[in-house]
Amino acid sequence: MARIDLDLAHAYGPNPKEDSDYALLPLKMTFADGGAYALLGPSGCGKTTMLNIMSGLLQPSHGTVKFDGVDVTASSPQARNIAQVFQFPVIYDTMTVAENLAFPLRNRKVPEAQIKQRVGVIAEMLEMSGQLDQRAANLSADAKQKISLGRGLVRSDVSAVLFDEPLTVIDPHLKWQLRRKLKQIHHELKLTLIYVTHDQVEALTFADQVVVMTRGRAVQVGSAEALFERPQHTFVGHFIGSPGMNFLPVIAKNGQLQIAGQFLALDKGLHLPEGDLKLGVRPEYVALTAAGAPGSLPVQVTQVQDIGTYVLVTARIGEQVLKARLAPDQAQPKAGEQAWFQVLGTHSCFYKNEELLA
Ligand SMILES: Nc1ncnc2c1ncn2[C@@H]1O[C@H](COP(=O)(O)OP(=O)(O)OP(=O)(O)O)[C@@H](O)[C@H]1O
Repeated sequence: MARIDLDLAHAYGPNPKEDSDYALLPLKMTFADGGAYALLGPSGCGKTTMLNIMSGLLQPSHGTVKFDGVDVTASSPQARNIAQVFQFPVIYDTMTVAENLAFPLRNRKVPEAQIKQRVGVIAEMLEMSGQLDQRAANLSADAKQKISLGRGLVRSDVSAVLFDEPLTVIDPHLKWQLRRKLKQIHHELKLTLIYVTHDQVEALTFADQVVVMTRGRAVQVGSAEALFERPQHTFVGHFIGSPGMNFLPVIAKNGQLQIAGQFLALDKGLHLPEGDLKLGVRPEYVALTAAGAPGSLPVQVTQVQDIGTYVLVTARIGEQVLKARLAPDQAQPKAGEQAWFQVLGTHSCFYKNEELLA
């Protein structure tokens, strides 16, 4: 296993000048030895580029990749000793499940007794022990992808295992099981795992640390809790959560906030720069209050949706839309009514130029 340090940028074309010329803007990042990471972001944000740079399939146009302090920027994937699992199964149809799982070990001339033991452990973890003697050709797409996962995990001496959206072809129910399985496997095998996905649930259930990316930038690296409670960038607030964080343009002045023509007193301990800011508050933390309650705004309710485990209330204040997630058993406002939403409290976040201030 290895600690991976990136200090690099990448442009696919020559002579990059603008930010938009880079698939990865200059970044410094460390992946700790034995950590479980996810690279999360929308299509085209640079996740696969970063993964391929780590594996050695791609050389960065600028900077270095280090494994345990050793510069491996010019080394091949084989020399880096990386295992990779792709979106679609990479297995040999004519081999049995056991032969497929053993393949990366036989390639490295691991003794047969050790191979048998390791294949047994991995098959057990993936609940494939009963299928070890079956030909891969006869198996379902799900089972084939499980073999691919197993082949990625079977060697204990790899620097890291890199996964590029490995559950895309898997049926939703099995997907859920495999995500949990991978987390358990991480705890048992203590491998450095890096997992690319555009699905926040997948990232947050699998990884201890999630790298949130947008437009070639890693805007935050943090635990599920940190990404939820203190998004460092408005993109993280939007992208994580269901629905994402509410953002209201505000003007801070003389210890007060002006929001859509209303004034709210700021906590005395909170020192914000004066001028235009954004207030961020998660729908989970927007509370329904009595008229005029401190930190609350009058809103016009436009929609009330029963989602089952919660009620989603959508409201307007001036031009701005605010969403609140309320418990199903509490009193609910009705569409068309006025209500008061508390937006200031311990969970409020303030942003300037999209970056978290306080
Ligand atoms: N081989 C390539 N040549 C030129 N540009 C590329 C190449 N591969 C990717 N890009 C561009 O680099 C940017 C980042 O792409 P990348 O595939 O890393 O993103 P991603 O987040 O993995 O997206 P997806 O989830 O769609 O795979 C995109 O703008 C993409 O068009």
